[in-house]
Amino acid sequence: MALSFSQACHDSVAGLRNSTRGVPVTSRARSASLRVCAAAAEGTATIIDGKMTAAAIRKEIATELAELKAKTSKVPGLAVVLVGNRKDSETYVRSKKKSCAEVGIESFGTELSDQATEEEILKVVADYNANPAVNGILVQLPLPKGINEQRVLDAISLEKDVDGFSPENIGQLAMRGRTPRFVPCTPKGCIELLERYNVPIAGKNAVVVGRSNIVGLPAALLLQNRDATVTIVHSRTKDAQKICADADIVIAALGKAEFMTGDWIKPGAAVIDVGINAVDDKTSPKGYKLVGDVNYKEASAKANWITPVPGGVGPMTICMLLKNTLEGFKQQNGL
Ligand SMILES: NC(=O)C1=CN([C@@H]2O[C@H](COP(=O)(O)OP(=O)(O)OC[C@H]3O[C@@H](n4cnc5c(N)ncnc54)[C@H](OP(=O)(O)O)[C@@H]3O)[C@@H](O)[C@H]2O)C=CC1
Ligand SMILES: Nc1nc(=O)c2c([nH]1)NC[C@@H]1CN(c3ccc(C(=O)N[C@@H](CCC(=O)O)C(=O)O)cc3)C=[N+]21
Ligand SMILES: [Mg+2]
Repeated sequence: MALSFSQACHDSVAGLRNSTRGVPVTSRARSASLRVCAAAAEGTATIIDGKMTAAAIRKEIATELAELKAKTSKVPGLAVVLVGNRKDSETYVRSKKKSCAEVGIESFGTELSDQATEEEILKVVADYNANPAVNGILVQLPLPKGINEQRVLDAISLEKDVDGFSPENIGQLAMRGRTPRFVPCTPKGCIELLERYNVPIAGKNAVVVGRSNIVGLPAALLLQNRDATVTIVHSRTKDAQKICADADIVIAALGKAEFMTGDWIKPGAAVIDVGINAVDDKTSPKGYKLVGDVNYKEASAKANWITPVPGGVGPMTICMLLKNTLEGFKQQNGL
C-alpha cells in the first residue's frame, strides 16, 4: 500500500511539472501537492479542488472572451429559464448569473411561476431561439409536475443547446469519429478535473454509478472516448459494490447521500462525486449541509484522488456552462 501511494505521488508530481493546461502548474499548487503527497503516505487522498479549478478556467474564459469582444464588438449571451420556486434551483440560477457577469457573458433570464403552462414555457424558449444576442439556452430542471420536460428541451434549437441534452448531441457523443456541438456540462467538468489532475484514463477500469441522460450516460461515453473500459452501474445492477471496488476511476451519480462507503472504493482509485444531497445539520445556520453520494471520510482514506462536496464537481458544472456558451458564440458567429 505504501509503495503504491508513493508511486502515485511521484507520478502526480511529475505530471504537475509537465502540465501545460491546468491549474496545478502554479508553484503554490505544486508545493501544496507535495504536502498532500506527504499525507498520502498515511492514506489520505489528493483533494481535487473543483472550486479552484473552476476559478482558473473562468480566467481563461474571460481572457478569450475579451479578445473576441475586441475583434467583434459582441459578447456571448446565456439565457436561463426558471420555472417554479425550488430553493435549490433558485440558488443554481443565481450562481450561474454571477459567474456569467464575472467572465463577461451577458445573462438573460426568465422566471415563471410553478403555475406556468407548457405553452408559456415553449413561447419563452422560442423567443430566445430567435434572439441573436442569445447564444445559449438553459431550462433549469426539474420542471414542475405536469410539464412535459422532453417537449420543452426538444424546443431548444440545437445551436443553442449549451446543456448538450439533445438526442442529436448525445448521439454525436456516442458515435466514434463524430464531434458533438456541446458536451454536457457536468460530465465535461468531471473529465476536465481528471485531466487537470493528471489522472490516467486510457486503459483504466472506470465505473459510472447512475445512467441518467444528463450525468451518468454522457459521463460513461466521455470516459469511453478516452479509452477507459467503462461499466455503468444502476439500481438494478447486481453486486454494484463489488464492481465499483474494482474501479480505477469511479464517477458517482446516483443521488443518495453518502451511499458509497469505503468498501466500494479500490485503494488508489480516483473518486469523482457528482452527488449533491442536502441532509439535516442542526449545527449549520441553514439547518442543512450538502453531502455527496460517497462517504467522503471513508473513501478519502482509500482513494488517491477525490472530489469534495461542496467544492468539487458543482462549481465545474457552472464553469463548463460558461465554456459551452462561449463555444456557441464562436460557432454562431463563424469564429
Ligand atoms: N454536481 C453537479 O453539477 C450535479 C449534481 N447532480 C447530482 O447528481 C446526482 C445524480 O443526478 P441525476 O443523474 O440527475 O439523478 P437521477 O435520479 O436522474 O439518476 C440516478 C441514477 O442512479 C441510479 N441509482 C439509484 N440508486 C442506485 C443504487 N442504489 N445503486 C446504483 N445505482 C443507483 C439510478 O438507476 P435507475 O436508472 O435504474 O433508476 C439512476 O440511473 C444527484 O445527487 C444530483 O443532485 C446532478 C446534476 C449536476
Ligand atoms: N438544465 C439543467 N442543467 C444543469 O446543469 C442542472 C439542472 N438543469 N438542474 C439541476 C442540476 C444540478 N446542477 C448543479 C450545478 C451547480 C452546483 C454547484 O455549484 N454546487 C456547489 C454548491 C452550491 C450550494 O451551496 O448550494 C458545490 O457543489 O460546491 C450543483 C448542482 C446543475 N444542474
Ligand atoms: Mg432526474
